[in-house]
Amino acid sequence: MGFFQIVNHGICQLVLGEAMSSASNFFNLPNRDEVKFMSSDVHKPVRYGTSFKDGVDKVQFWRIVLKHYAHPSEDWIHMWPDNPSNYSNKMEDGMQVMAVNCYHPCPQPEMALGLPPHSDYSCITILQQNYPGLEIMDMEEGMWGTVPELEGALQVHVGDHLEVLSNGLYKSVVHRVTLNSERTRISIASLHSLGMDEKMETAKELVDEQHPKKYKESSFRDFVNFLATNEIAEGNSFINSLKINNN
Ligand SMILES: O=C(O)CCC(=O)C(=O)O
Ligand SMILES: [Fe+2]
Repeated sequence: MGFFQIVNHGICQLVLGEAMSSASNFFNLPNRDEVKFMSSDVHKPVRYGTSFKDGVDKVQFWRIVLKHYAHPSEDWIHMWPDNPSNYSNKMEDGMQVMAVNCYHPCPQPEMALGLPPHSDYSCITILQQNYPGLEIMDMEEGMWGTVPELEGALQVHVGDHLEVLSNGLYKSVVHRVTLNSERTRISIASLHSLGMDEKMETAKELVDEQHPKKYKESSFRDFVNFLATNEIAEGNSFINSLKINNN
């Protein structure tokens, strides 16, 4: 299994609750900084938009997202929204990117998706949702499973770079987002990876004659460049682009 859930209590729930309410406040502001951040350029450290490359995607999805680099915070925090004022609370080498997603009620939820099937480029992703919608592909059964919304629970899933590090012992989790017609759903995804130009490669201890290396090395920047020239919604996946032929 490439994922697990952490159920939080007490102080942790307060902090998470605050993050969720400041995310909701951002999407409810009439004068939020969206125009300033709107961009189709995937190399920008702060971006506001809908799908993966706003305005350029062939397929649009039913989500609004504020995506920003988050760690190391001293490099990025000055670019975050000023509004609401409690948005930029400080959260240490490695990168952290946060995707704050908003899915408004959809009149025909069965006709669209919030996000198409994909895996995250990260080592791990930690995710919080305020309403169910996240689904995970059970590779053995070939079926989608709903991740329940438990108050204060965090979903942790394996991303592409952990698959590379483990030479495929851990597989990155394929997930998608379904919609509902009743209420706005907010999710906060925190993606953790090595530094921008640090290459993730398979652990040498896991490679020998019987277990050849299955993946090419890559960095976060390599992923961003992949995203700039590939359509995730059309099934192009970063992890597949890293697989060596013996895989
Ligand atoms: O909204 C969700 O639950 C998932 C968001 C997601 O998969 C992402 O931002 O990469
Ligand atoms: Fe994701």
